[in-house]
Amino acid sequence: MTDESTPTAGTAAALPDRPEIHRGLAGVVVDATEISSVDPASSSLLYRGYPVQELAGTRSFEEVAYLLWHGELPDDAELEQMRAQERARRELPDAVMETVLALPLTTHPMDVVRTAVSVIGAHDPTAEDRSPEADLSRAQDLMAQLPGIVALDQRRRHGLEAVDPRPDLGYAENFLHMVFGQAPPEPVVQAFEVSMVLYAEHSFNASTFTARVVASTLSDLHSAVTAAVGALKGPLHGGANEAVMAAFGEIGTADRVDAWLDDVLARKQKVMGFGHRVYRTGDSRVPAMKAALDGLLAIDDPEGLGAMYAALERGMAERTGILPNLDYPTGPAYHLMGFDTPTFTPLFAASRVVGWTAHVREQLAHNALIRPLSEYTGPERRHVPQGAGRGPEPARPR
Ligand SMILES: CC(=O)SCCNC(=O)CCNC(=O)[C@H](O)C(C)(C)COP(=O)(O)OP(=O)(O)OC[C@H]1O[C@@H](n2cnc3c(N)ncnc32)[C@H](O)[C@@H]1OP(=O)(O)O
Ligand SMILES: O=C([O-])CC(=O)C(=O)O
Repeated sequence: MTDESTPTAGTAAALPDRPEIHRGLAGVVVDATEISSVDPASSSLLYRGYPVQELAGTRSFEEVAYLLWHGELPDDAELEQMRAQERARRELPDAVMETVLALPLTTHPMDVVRTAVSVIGAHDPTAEDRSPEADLSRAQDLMAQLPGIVALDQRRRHGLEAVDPRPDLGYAENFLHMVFGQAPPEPVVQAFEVSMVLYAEHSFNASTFTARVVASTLSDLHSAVTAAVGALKGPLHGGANEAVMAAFGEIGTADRVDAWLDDVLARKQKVMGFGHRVYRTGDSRVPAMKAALDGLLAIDDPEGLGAMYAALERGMAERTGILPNLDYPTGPAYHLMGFDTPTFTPLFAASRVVGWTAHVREQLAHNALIRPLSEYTGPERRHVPQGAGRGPEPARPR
């Protein structure tokens, strides 16, 4: 039985004709996309055909955003225009500033991002314009404004004033400037830009799929992105980069890794930053991000993160054969850059917004409402008891 309109089934075992169920949609190809491809066999990730490890370190985040939205890398004139429009859109609308500053300091930074995106949507003066051009403009606004939101939130939690964007700086350097109040050394900017490029897109991951589901109802782009932020927050997805750093904090020193790991695995708990739904022989993005992390560790490693990183990776491989995903190297890298741990997943969101919005536009260009089926396993068909219960409330006299 695959038709939900006839829920006459009893227990699943009683079904004459069991539908094949794909829990978590594992292995299911839901739609086609031209934006990126993840190949588990060769452990590769292509953005519009380009291997991500060739883009990371050689192309700016602005160029990669252009590629994901438009399908080709920009030429000089297009890049100039892209840079100019990104710089011109960085200022946060007053309503967003005021909303963020009014939230409790204890609000999770991903909830701050989710709320801010929603407020941007609620103040969208072009809300009635549902054209692809208007959606591209909304995507450009979100890319330019999320750094200001993330920076404002980290700073307010540390009792610091907001820092204005600097139009003379590129996306990555300006982002760091707005968080830390100064432009950090070049190797830090480079490592940060690599992380932004690597996080930008990853086919039908949970948050992108969420955005596509919302878009498929012909809802608006801000609703799709707001929902995607919620999906990214969870520790099985983007939230893992924060959890990695929490684990290092708990472990403390490299010589304690084995005991910690034995205990976690004995309790059947997940080690965050390891494993992947699609990759089986390692996450394509880890080598590039590990190289960026190594660059940061070479500058300074006062907490012995490099040794803990290596010991945990080795311990997991020996015990489970499970390999790191991108969140494993980005956690310690963001820590070494000076971000506080709750800011890590918002950094992921600031990058992934480019992928989400590319997918929303693609979904709308060839839309089909996303609405799968389910197998009913609740009680068999039965009748509502007569004479029991209170029934509807009588209408009140006016
Ligand atoms: C950028 C990203 O969003 S990447 C993902 C970030 N998320 C994480 O790092 C969270 C930790 N990892 C995980 O939870 C998983 O590996 C997932 C959710 C990412 C993918 O997992 P799935 O494909 O759904 O596989 P599932 O969770 O069913 O795991 C299969 C088996 O491997 C084990 N396993 C998978 N990942 C881990 C892990 N990180 N630590 C310990 N065991 C693990 C599971 O316990 C399970 O074992 P079992 O078969 O004995 O029950
Ligand atoms: O693809 C996934 O399932 C998760 C992931 O790595 C990402 O979104 O970057």
